[in-house]
Amino acid sequence: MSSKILLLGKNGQVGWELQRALAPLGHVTALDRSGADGLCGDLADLEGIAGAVRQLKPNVIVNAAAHTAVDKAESEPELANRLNAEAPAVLAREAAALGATLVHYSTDYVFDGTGQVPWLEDHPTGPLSVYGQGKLAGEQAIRESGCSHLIFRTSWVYAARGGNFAKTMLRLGAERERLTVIDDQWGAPTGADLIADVTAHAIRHLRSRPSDAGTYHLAASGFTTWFSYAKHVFDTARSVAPSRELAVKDIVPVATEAFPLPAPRPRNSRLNTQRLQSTFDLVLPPWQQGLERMLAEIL
Ligand SMILES: NC(=O)C1=CN([C@@H]2O[C@H](COP(=O)(O)OP(=O)(O)OC[C@H]3O[C@@H](n4cnc5c(N)ncnc54)[C@H](OP(=O)(O)O)[C@@H]3O)[C@@H](O)[C@H]2O)C=CC1
Ligand SMILES: Cc1cn([C@H]2C[C@H](O)[C@@H](COP(=O)(O)OP(=O)(O)O[C@H]3O[C@@H](C)C(=O)[C@@H](O)[C@H]3O)O2)c(=O)[nH]c1=O
Repeated sequence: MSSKILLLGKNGQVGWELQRALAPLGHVTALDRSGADGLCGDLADLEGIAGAVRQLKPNVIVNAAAHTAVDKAESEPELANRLNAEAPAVLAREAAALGATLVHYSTDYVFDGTGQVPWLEDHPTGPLSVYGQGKLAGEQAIRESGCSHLIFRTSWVYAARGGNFAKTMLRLGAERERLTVIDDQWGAPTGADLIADVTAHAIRHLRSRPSDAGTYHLAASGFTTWFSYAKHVFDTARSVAPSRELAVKDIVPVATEAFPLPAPRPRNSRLNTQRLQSTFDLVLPPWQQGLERMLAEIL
């Protein structure tokens, strides 16, 4: 049974990889914010996005679009909430009306970062930022709508295409001799390609096991800090591209307080992924594996 899939946010890190991973599942209509063929793809246009779903009548909606600029969201909360909370609520309402499944992505930033234990799906949330609050509200609206859904909470996403921390480090490392990087926030860098592959696998799985719909943590295995992650980026860059000019000599580990930013980030962003692995019979690879492949591709 093939699916009729509507993919929103097709040019983001995850959206780009989803175009590849979803292709074998059926007919995919992939939109960016400018839309196509008379279909609105702009999540800020709530009526337009509802109209696109009604017109296309997909049986799977995959929403990879979001407001992901964590610091900027603090100064434009209305737009951030429209994209991260209100638009997913509209998609969920339309999915429920159609009997379609909604696939959506959320974040480690829904947690408050206390403790050291990896978060389970039903642990209490406590977002610290506008971005985290909006993402949590989006999740809640989807769960309350009664539509069949897969919500994947992931973390620290990177990809060859798009902006991410690993690429920021490479850019800054080419310009500066000294970088300071936070060493007391813990999480798992996760490849957009892994997220897309798991998404396709789970959509296929739901065809025979619809009762496995729900909320899941999806992150590569193992944990690191932003500082150790940055070091790994530079070590790998030096090994896969020894001729590449890197100015950076000194990477200095610092505490969160030494790197003030508009949006607070959780210290403990570890996600427990056991539910995902056992439900969908998956093994999630170590975070270093996909990162090294991505760096080898772009360097
Ligand atoms: N990046 C990360 O580290 C993490 C991401 N997530 C979640 O994963 C999902 C995918 O994230 P990721 O791929 O990294 O994000 P990106 O920032 O790479 O992509 C987000 C996409 O959303 C699009 N977008 C922004 N505004 C609108 C709009 N008004 N209408 C339609 N599309 C819009 C962007 O389009 P344009 O390019 O035109 O701006 C972009 O293509 C999101 O739900 C995010 O919250 C969860 C944890 C970590
Ligand atoms: C650039 C830079 C950042 N940092 C810190 C700040 C912050 O705590 C951490 C990451 O900073 P960034 O701004 O790159 O990443 P950030 O936007 O916080 O990344 C988040 O994006 C959203 C969308 C998510 O959902 C999260 O899972 C997470 O990936 O690194 C340094 O310590 N030194 C630096 O030079």
